[in-house]
Amino acid sequence: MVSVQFYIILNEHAGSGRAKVLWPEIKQQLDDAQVSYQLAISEYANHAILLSEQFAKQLPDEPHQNWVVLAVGGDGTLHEAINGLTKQPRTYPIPVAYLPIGSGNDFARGAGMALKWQDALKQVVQCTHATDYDIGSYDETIKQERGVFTNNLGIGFDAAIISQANQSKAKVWLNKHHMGKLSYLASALDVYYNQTGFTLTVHVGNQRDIYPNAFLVTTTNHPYFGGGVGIVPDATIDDHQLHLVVIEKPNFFKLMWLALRLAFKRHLTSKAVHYYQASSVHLTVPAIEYGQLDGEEMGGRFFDVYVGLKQYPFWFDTTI
Ligand SMILES: Nc1ncnc2c1ncn2[C@@H]1O[C@H](COP(=O)(O)OP(=O)(O)OP(=O)(O)O)[C@@H](O)[C@H]1O
Repeated sequence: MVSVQFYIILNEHAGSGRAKVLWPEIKQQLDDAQVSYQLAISEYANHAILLSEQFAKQLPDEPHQNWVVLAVGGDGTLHEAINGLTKQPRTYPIPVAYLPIGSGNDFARGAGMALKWQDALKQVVQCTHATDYDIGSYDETIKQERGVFTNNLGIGFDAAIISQANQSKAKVWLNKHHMGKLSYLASALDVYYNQTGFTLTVHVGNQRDIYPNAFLVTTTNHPYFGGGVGIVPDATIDDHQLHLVVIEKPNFFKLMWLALRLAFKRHLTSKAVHYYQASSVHLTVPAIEYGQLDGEEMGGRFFDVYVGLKQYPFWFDTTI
C-alpha cells in the first residue's frame, strides 16, 4: 500500500457552511484511519488558489513525491485548488483529490465518485495510484485570463443564473434547508425573462458557425452543470473530448419543452440545440455576457476564449 500524505484545503463555507459543521466528523474519520495530513483553511474567496500554488512551489519537482492535495468543499474549492496547482508547470504534477461536501458537487457526479462524503473519503484515502483524467483549459485573450476547469465553462444563461443566485439572500436560507435547487430555479426564471440572445461565433477546426441569438453556451468536460443537470449525458472525464452545447433563445413554451427533453436526456437532438465534440474550440462573444467556470462567476464581459483539453492526475478510486 502506497503511503501518501494529504495537504487538505478546507473551505468551511462550502455548502453554505455545511463543510464547517462536518469537518470534526471528517477529521475523526481521518484520525481513525491514521491518515497523515496537513490542514490549511481557505480564509477568503480564491485563497485556495494561493494555498495550493504555494504548496506546489515549496515541493521539489521530483518523482515519487507522496503528497496529494485534497480539496474539501464544493466544485469551487476543487477549481481553486487545481488552478493553484497548475499555475507553474511541473514535470511531476501533484495529484489532486476531492471530498464533495458543497452544494452542487458536479465534479463528483461527473467522475462517478460517491456523493455520500463518508464513501467518497474512502475512495480517496484507500486509493493506491493516481489516474490521469481530462480537465479543460481556457485562454481568454481580452482580459488575458487563463486557467483550467474540471467541469465547465459557460457563457450566458447558466452563468447569469449563478450570478443572480449568488446575489440572492434566499440562497443561503434555501441551501441550509437543503432546497438550494429552488434558488436556482427562481433565478432561472428571472434570468430567462431578462436575458436577450447574443451573437456567438464558434470556431471548431476549419468550421466557423455564427449564432445571432445564442442564449446558453456551455463547454463541458463531463455531463453535469448546475448541481446535477445532465447537459451532455454521454460525456466522460476520460473521453479526451470537450463537449460544447449552444442553445438559441427559445420562447417560453419551447423552454419548457426543452426542460422536459433534458429530464429525459433527449435535448441534444432538438433543433434549438447545437452540439459539438472536439479537443479544442474557440468562442467569441462581442457583447457583455456573464461567464461561469465550475460554478464560479467570471463576471460580465466580452469573450474571445480558446478552450482546450489537458490531463491531470487525480487521487481517488471509484471502484472502492
Ligand atoms: N473563507 C471564505 N470566505 C468566504 N468565501 C469563501 C471562503 N473560502 C472560499 N470561499 C468561496 O466559497 C465559494 C463556494 O465554495 P464551493 O464552490 O466549494 O462550495 P459550494 O458553492 O457550496 O459548492 P458547489 O460549487 O459544489 O455547488 C467559492 O466561491 C470560494 O471562493
